[in-house]
Amino acid sequence: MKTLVTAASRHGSTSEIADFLAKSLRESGMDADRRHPDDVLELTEYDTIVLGSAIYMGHWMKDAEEFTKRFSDALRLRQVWLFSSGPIGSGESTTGVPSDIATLMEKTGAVEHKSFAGKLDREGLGFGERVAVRVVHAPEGDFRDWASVRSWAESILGTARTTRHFESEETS
Ligand SMILES: Cc1cc2nc3c(=O)[nH]c(=O)nc-3n(C[C@H](O)[C@H](O)[C@H](O)COP(=O)(O)O)c2cc1C
Repeated sequence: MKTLVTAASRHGSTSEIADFLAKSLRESGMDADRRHPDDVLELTEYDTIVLGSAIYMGHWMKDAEEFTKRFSDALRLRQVWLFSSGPIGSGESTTGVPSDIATLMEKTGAVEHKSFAGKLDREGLGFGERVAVRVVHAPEGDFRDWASVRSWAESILGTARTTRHFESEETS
């Protein structure tokens, strides 16, 4: 069985976190696919799902939200890990936790939600986004912590291995 790593991203930094997660899982021996949420047609071949999104104005992006709706039944039968990318600097405006996290956890039956620091590059922002970040004085920079992403991949791996071990013992 395989692991799917999928994430919604507007400016690319969350995609890079998902790429890094998939790479870390593969380097540790896990069979991991990396896809955009819209490109996933079914979950049959996966027993573990890692689903993430950038946070904008307190919410996950539509592609990731829709993924949880489209696959709500299938997700609850699998091991699911959620992550958000958002916090930039230490300001209160970017908490890194979507406001409806309780619903997302409930809908997906996720084991855990992890929040990763994000990246803000004013050059790449649209007009409305620039205004929004100016209003909340959000700092510019790349705050992503790759050691923390790798360590989360290791904890996913540890849990998946333990569960698969017990499952194979039960069925043997
Ligand atoms: C207009 C705007 C609104 C944002 N709102 C939030 C927010 O509500 N909470 C949060 O944690 N981060 C927020 N962020 C930070 C982004 O989530 C962060 O920059 C993230 O790394 C962007 O990911 P992406 O490059 O994949 O789109 C916001 C950023 C912008 C530009």
